[in-house]
Amino acid sequence: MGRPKITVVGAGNVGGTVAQRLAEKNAYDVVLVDIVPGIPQGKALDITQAGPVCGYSTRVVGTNGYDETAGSSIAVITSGIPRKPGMSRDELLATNAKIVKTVVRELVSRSPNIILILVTNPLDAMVHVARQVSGLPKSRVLGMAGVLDTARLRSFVAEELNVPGTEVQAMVLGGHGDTMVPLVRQTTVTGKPITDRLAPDRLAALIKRTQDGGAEIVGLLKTGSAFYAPSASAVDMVEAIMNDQKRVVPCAMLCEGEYGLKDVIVGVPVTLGRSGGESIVEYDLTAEERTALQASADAVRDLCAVVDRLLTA
Ligand SMILES: NC(=O)C1=CN([C@@H]2O[C@H](COP(=O)(O)OP(=O)(O)OC[C@H]3O[C@@H](n4cnc5c(N)ncnc54)[C@H](O)[C@@H]3O)[C@@H](O)[C@H]2O)C=CC1
Ligand SMILES: O=C([O-])CC(=O)C(=O)O
Repeated sequence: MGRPKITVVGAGNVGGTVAQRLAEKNAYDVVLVDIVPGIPQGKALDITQAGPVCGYSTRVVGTNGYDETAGSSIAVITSGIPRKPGMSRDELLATNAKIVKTVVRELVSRSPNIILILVTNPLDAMVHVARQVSGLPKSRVLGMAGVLDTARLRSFVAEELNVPGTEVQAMVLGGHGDTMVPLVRQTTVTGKPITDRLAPDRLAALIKRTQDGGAEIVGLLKTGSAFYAPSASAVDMVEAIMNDQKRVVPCAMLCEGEYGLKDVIVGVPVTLGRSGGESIVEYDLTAEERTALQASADAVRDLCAVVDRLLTA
């Protein structure tokens, strides 16, 4: 039996880097798909040629079609436009919903057992589109945002306290937008509560910077958005699933009553294992966090109603 196949759709900044990071694991076959002729083929060749230097022998195929994707275990979907400075992620809705709709159809028709990890923005609404189009169970349609938002908070706290980022644990829930919800009680530095180490006003400032973390990078780059930490975060989810780690990871998944949220996709702690999002873990939230999560879910629900109208029009 060969290696499991992971497809990456969109060979731009995020997708190209996801393919590179996956190739470096030396554990998968990687298929990179893009609509632009030459780009996925060129990037696949380039990544393959790094193999002898980096010590991997991953088969990486670049293509403009979907036949090579048949039998994929997971697809990481990054196809779509990124925002420009001054734009919100929600402004990408109409363009990216159409792209995600066609891509998901192509993938699922060739890989009926596939697990989808959405990256395209606006994230939570794109997970909704992928579920509607694919009809796959909720455990197999996930969105990457919580790992990234959490990593940003961990890195800001680490910088502030001059500790390694790996020593900071955190959990950011909610939609991937202005309404994301960092859980202060789950935030620790070398195992101790963050509130023992940081004054409330400093912590509030770092949380605000986390909420604006994507926009900060969009403003600096001028064209395009973040891709190193986003690609690392998507690959972290792939690894948790493929290695059946049963690790609790914040990611976007359909809630059916958990946290009091009904039929809405939003970032929640999910146990990731070989069948995808295996369960949603319910932490004790403060009343304030619960209200914030509800507000975040309401914002996602509004956006999903808009996308439903767009896709049926
Ligand atoms: N969930 C998250 O936390 C994050 C989400 N994003 C989102 O990811 C998406 C991609 O970002 P980048 O890679 O930086 O953009 P990019 O512009 O560098 O790459 C996007 C690629 O998608 C391709 N594409 C467009 N339509 C396609 C189709 N129908 N089929 C196949 N490929 C198609 C384009 O040709 C392009 O190569 C954006 O929507 C961005 O907002 C980016 C970072 C983090
Ligand atoms: O900010 C953006 O548009 C891209 C993204 O979602 C992020 O980096 O968090």
